[in-house]
Amino acid sequence: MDIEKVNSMDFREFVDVFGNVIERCPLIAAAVWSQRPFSNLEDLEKHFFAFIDALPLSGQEGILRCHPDLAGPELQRGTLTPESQREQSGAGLMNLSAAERLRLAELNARYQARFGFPFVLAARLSDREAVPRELARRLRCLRAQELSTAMDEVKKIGRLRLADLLGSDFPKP
Ligand SMILES: NC(=O)N[C@H]1NC(=O)NC1=O
Repeated sequence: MDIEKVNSMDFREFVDVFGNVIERCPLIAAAVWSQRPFSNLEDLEKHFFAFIDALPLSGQEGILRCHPDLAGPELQRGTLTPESQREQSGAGLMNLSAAERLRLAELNARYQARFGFPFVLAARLSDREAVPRELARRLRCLRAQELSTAMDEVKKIGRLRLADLLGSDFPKP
């Protein structure tokens, strides 16, 4: 998909196509549409990220809270968004042993209790061994630092999703 195609989309089409670049936050695509035309695909990405960066902390925390747990019950039930289902399955999180699933559930719960938002990590850049390791490490971080790390992960997920949508016209991270 090239930038002319993106710039030609009406509001509905744009939100249909880009509404889940940021998990379960179609409002962001809706806001980005108002800022077209985009000069190129990197410019499109910049608008997504600039919107996120300009949000108050409550808005950034809201984005994190829209993310489903990694290896949570929704993955097993198959009720995640298609993007999330693919990312989590690709990281091997569907194939955890009962003990691994329990450990991740405990770590996710401790993380949520400590920070007040779910643990977010770009699953496609990770795997079933690294996820619990990274979760345990980040559990020890300070809240402000952790919020910033988590928002960076949201952007990595968004960048990979944009690359999927835009195909070879957009470089993979
Ligand atoms: N909690 C969390 O990180 N979820 C996200 N990560 C990812 O790669 N896809 C998701 O849905």
